[in-house]
Amino acid sequence: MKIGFIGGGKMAQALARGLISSGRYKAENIIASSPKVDNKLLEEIRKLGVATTHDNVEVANNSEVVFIAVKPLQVSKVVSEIAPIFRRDKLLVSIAMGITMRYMETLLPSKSRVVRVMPNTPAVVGAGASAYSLGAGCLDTDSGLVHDLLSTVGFAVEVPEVLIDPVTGLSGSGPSYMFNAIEGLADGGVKMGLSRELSIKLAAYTLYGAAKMILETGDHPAVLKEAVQSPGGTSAYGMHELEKGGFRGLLINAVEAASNRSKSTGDLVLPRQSMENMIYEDDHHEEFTSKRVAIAGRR
Ligand SMILES: NC(=O)C1=CN([C@@H]2O[C@H](COP(=O)(O)OP(=O)(O)OC[C@H]3O[C@@H](n4cnc5c(N)ncnc54)[C@H](O)[C@@H]3O)[C@@H](O)[C@H]2O)C=CC1
Ligand SMILES: O=C(O)[C@@H]1CCC=N1
Repeated sequence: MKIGFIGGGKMAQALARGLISSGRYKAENIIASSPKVDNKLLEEIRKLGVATTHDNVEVANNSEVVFIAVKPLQVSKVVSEIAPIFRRDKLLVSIAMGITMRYMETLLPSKSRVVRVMPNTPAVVGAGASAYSLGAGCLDTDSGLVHDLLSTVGFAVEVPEVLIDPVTGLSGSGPSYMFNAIEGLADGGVKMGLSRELSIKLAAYTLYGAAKMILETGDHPAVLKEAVQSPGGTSAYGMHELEKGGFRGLLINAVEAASNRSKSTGDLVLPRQSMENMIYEDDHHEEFTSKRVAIAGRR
């Protein structure tokens, strides 16, 4: 399968690396684009054996699956650029935070196959977590195709689109929270006399081991937590400090704030979308069409 990335930044590189190192996808079947000013990023991705270009249309022309891997506010520009050559033999897979499928569909020919994915950077080591939603123009086979692609680089699950913002707040942004947690644990180790190197390793294995236990035992985290905390032992003392600082509340707040940020980023681009598309017929989103007709009528 021919895969293209429009945008050759951090997340595109993580996905490309993950796909290639799985052995299931060949670098020579992958192409990526970025503007000339970002040549350095393209050099990185070129090192994987991936073809590169500054021309987004070339990527779309040469791919069956076209990932949109630019920042959210660039989505409109790049999707509009490829729209004239976009046909139903191509699948558009956007990983942009906040940007709805409806928005992208209105920039493309009607019945275009559009998928919205929220991946995360651990895809680079085959330990990603991705959720995806399929657009109205997708084929029955698209769910399997996307699932196959994403499960090559980790866990993948299909969800209704309304859940993509919460997924973004949890697993999309989550690696950054966990890197911070590892750094904090390591700082504690260093404070108590362990070397920095050993502290980071112990902290990383601790998170890795805890995550692996959850996934492999299927036990609730509370059950596994209880098994570590002996009455009057060290873990209960450590946990008390975390709870005094509002540990779990902070994590809940983080997921909530990031989810809301994703949603509001999408809302930010919507007015432009309505104005741009008032003149087009849209035959697979009746509710949206009537909203656009209403706006057009008001002009
Ligand atoms: N970094 C992460 O952990 C995750 C990022 N995402 C999403 O992935 C998307 C990309 O994020 P990152 O890779 O982190 O950003 P990045 O800044 O590393 O990459 C963005 C890329 O877009 C390219 N670009 C800019 N304008 C362009 C244009 N007109 N045509 C073609 N390419 C263009 C840049 O050269 C750069 O390679 C964002 O929408 C983000 O929300 C989603 C999940 C996780
Ligand atoms: O922080 C961001 O905007 C992106 C989306 C999810 C992870 N990184």
